[in-house]
Amino acid sequence: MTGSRDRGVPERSIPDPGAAGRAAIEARRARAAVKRALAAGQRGPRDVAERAWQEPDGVEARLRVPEYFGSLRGMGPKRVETLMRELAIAPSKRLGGLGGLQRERVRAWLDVVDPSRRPRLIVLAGPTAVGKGTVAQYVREHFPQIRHSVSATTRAPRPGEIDGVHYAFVSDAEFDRMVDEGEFLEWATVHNLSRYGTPRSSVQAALDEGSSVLLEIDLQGARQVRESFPDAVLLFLAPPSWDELVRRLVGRGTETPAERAKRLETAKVELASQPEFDATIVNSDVAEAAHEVVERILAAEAEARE
Ligand SMILES: Nc1nc2c(ncn2[C@@H]2O[C@H](COP(=O)(O)OP(=O)(O)O)[C@@H](O)[C@H]2O)c(=O)[nH]1
Ligand SMILES: Nc1ncnc2c1ncn2[C@@H]1O[C@H](COP(=O)(O)OP(=O)(O)O)[C@@H](O)[C@H]1O
Repeated sequence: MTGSRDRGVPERSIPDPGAAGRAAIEARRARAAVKRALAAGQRGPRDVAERAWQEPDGVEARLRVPEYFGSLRGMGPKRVETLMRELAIAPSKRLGGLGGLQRERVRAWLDVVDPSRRPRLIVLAGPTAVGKGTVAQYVREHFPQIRHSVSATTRAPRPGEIDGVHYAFVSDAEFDRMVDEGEFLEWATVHNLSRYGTPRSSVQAALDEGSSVLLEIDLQGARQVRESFPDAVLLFLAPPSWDELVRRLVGRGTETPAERAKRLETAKVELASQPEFDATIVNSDVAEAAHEVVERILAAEAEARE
């Protein structure tokens, strides 16, 4: 009699300890699966963090921050420890428990130094005077993590252009030598006038260091890059209108009327090539266009590896 009452009481008032244990094991397994997916590059770190912040009860939110960082490629315990200090996040914190400022710091870190990002070769092409140089300069000033290649050219420097900064200005003979020795990743004669080429070694060095590289080159060069680097990202910078393009070319005032006419001929061919590119960005406002270029680069870097 007594025995049966003793058995009945605990069954009603204490939750099944087996079920709680099973749930904890299940949750641990789910967290381990997220960490494995991060380590294998099957899930992006940004995707995991954003999910944690959208779903406070989800598995991602329950991941401890050091475990999350520690699952990323190239992040050993020492680097994780340093990073946690830099981001001012306590080691016991879970992703879902981060405050607004901490989330912003994690996002900023992911944008710039996340080791699982893949550096990409980016081509910025478009007709003469559309603003390629101006937009690239904005990117250079505001996003130093993106590298820029300095081309070699046989054209004469314009006033204010610095050898080795805007271009490496070389003679015809020197350009011939560079072509013969295979020093160019691509090269072309532009506007039927001068030759321009992208040096292979500096571009490769930047990619090897983990930085994406922006190439500001013409349509023929863009096509060569597509051939030899099929996963390069090709961006086309377009003018808001043809009249605005002419205004910019004239306004820049660096060409004679005959040179301008030649450039506008090339521009017509280039504008017709837009469908060959991965995306078209209209340069109405320099800052907006530059931000769009950078967004495209960051999105390409974050694409999962094959
Ligand atoms: N293929 C190729 N084109 C380049 C290179 N460097 C610059 N260009 C292109 O050459 C063209 C002429 O450049 P530039 O003489 O500075 O004058 P712009 O056309 O008025 O900007 C532009 O379309 C540039 O994008 C390069 O290394 N390779
Ligand atoms: N978004 C813009 N709005 C107005 N003018 C611009 C804009 N972008 C560039 N420009 C101007 O147009 C001219 C050509 O720009 P530039 O960068 O030299 O072109 P590209 O390198 O494509 O030949 C320059 O005088 C520049 O100041």
